[in-house]
Amino acid sequence: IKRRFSQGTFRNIRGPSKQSWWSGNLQQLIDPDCWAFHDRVTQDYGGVVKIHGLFGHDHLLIFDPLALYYMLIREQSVYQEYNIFLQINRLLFGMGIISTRGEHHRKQRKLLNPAFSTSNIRAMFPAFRETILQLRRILESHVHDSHPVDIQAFMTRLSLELIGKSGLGYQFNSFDDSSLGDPYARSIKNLLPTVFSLSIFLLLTPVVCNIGTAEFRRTVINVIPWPALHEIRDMVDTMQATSVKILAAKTRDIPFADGFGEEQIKGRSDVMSILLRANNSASESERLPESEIVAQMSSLVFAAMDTTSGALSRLLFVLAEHPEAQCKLRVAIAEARQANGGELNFDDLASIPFLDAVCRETMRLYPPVNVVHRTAISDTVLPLMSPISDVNAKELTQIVVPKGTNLVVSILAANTNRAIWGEDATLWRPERWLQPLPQTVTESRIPGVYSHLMTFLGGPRGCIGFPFAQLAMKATLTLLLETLSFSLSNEQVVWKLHMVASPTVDGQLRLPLLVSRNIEQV
Ligand code: HEM
Repeated sequence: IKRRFSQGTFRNIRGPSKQSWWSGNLQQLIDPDCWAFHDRVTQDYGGVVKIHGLFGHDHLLIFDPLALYYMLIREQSVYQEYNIFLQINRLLFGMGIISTRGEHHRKQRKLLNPAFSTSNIRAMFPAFRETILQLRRILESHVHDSHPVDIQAFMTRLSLELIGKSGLGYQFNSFDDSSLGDPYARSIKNLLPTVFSLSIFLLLTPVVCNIGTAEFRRTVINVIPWPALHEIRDMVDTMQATSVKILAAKTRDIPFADGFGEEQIKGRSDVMSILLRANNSASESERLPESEIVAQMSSLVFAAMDTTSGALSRLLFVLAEHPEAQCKLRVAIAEARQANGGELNFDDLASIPFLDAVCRETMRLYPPVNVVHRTAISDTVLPLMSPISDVNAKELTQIVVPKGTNLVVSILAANTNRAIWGEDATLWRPERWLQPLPQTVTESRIPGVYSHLMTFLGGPRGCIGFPFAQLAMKATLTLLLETLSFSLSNEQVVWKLHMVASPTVDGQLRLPLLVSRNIEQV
């Protein structure tokens, strides 16, 4: 009853009719094949859409640029992550950057930020290069068979190696194995599907977290005969033990109280070493305890792995779909290489306009993360850039948002909004980035960290790893396309949303592409 009254203010906002009496449209929103639903919803109603939620708790789906600016920047403190999302993250990863909010989050982010500065990302470039060249040699060994290569599997391993070496200063050696051999890597990879298999019981997390001590809860988990729960317990244990081991190896067991092994981390450019340096020199009140340092490791690998792998797989898939663009990109890279004396360094990657255009356009049209969720923690008002009409055809220029409203930021809709990007918004056209963007793009206050795009979100909770991901995309394309070509196989690839958009064949995670050596290389 309370919900009915408090949501009265946005009851008149238009949206699709509910699909289920209890889950409204939520299943459609998170369905692995949600693309048509998103397309319809975002075309039919304007920048704010009412989505029916659980038991009549309606949500607002937002992609109006001004509303997004208010949500993510101007009134960011009002729009917080779901409590349940933070609590689940705490149980899985500890008190890392994806588990905290407010002042606690600000403190962690401030210490992590220097690791993603341009100068530090530049210092990571040799490690990126070495890892990608290692992958290239493996792919080159596959060119003799006419069988397609599962690029998805290789991109997952590549992402893991990149975040392992340059994130943790740790080598997973995942190219050596036919599966993701490292138990830590396997745990991170299988974690989400196993967690989601708990389905509706996940909603009990906030209640369960308040029952007894951690030891008591663990004893209860041990005796409940539920295999998925036991698998999650074991994965969490593996992640925790490995993170502690990596940290100990990094600092050669120098006790925390004495500062984290200054000598061992000196001059290292991986994210964790830089975090440790920043933490050592932070004032007492700003310093993170050891448990929070450990928690950053799995948080970072988790945030980086599937997103980066999804982005790299998508780039190679799109280039396989557009052989002429692949050719043009290869020529642009070769010319840049020639102009720079044969080898491209970090700064040269920024000076290849078509490479930049391909990455931006692919991340615009195919953002690996489709939506993110927020809750309003106090009553507020969202102004709109483009007014919408409600069910009574009344024009609304702002929306009253009562405390407790759940909001869904539609990254995909913001990136493909025809009113902003033009009639060709849903076409892959990298050339749009080689000319001035339309005024509708440049003048709307889209709050993204990346080129007017919401792909990496924006504001204080935008993707901290964006420069890392951008280097991964550019370095992978320049090094792989130098000797290899990618083309489509006969198998039908379907992209499914499993939190992150991933390629599948017959329901299995796979991206079969034909890989051949470039003519001039043969
Ligand atoms: C193409 C690749 C990537 C995409 C599309 C992406 C996208 C995003 C998005 C949309 C968010 C906001 C999530 C939310 O608010 O619920 C986010 C947050 C985050 N990302 Fe990324 N990400 C990528 C790669 C990376 C990498 C490589 C790293 C680390 C090296 C990383 C680390 C993080 C972290 C730690 C956060 C949480 C930031 C915070 O809460 O302050 N991401 N990312």
